[in-house]
Amino acid sequence: MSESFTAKQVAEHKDVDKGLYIIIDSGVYSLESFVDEHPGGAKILKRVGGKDASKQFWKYHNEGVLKKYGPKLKVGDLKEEAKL
Ligand code: HEM
Repeated sequence: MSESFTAKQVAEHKDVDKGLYIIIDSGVYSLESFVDEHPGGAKILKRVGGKDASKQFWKYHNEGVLKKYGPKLKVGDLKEEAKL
C-alpha cells in the first residue's frame, strides 16, 4: 500500500506549500504538519526539505524518535533505483 517516490519527486516537495518531504534512510516523510511542533525547530527542517536528511537525522535522534513519529509522518519509500 505504501507509495513509492523517486528522489526527484521528493525534491519537488521542498517547502511547506508544496509539502515538506524529507528522506531518512529509504523512507519518505511528510513534515508540513510537524514543522511547527518539532522540538529542534522549524528552520532546521525547512533547510532539508526535499533532501536526504539521514545524516542530520541520526546525528540528533535515535531509533525511538522514528518509532514514535514515523507511523504518523511516513508517506512512502524511495524507489529501488533511487536508493543507489
Ligand atoms: C521525521 C523527522 C523528524 C522527527 C520526527 C524529529 C523529532 C524530534 C524530536 C522528538 C526531538 C526532541 C529530542 C528527542 O526526543 O530526541 C528533536 C530534536 C531535534 N531535531 Fe528533530 N526530528 C526530525 C528531523 C530532524 C532533522 C532532519 C533535523 C536536522 C536537519 C533535526 C534536528 C533536530 C535538532 C537539532 C534537535 C534538538 C536536539 C537537541 O536539543 O539536543 N530533526 N527532533
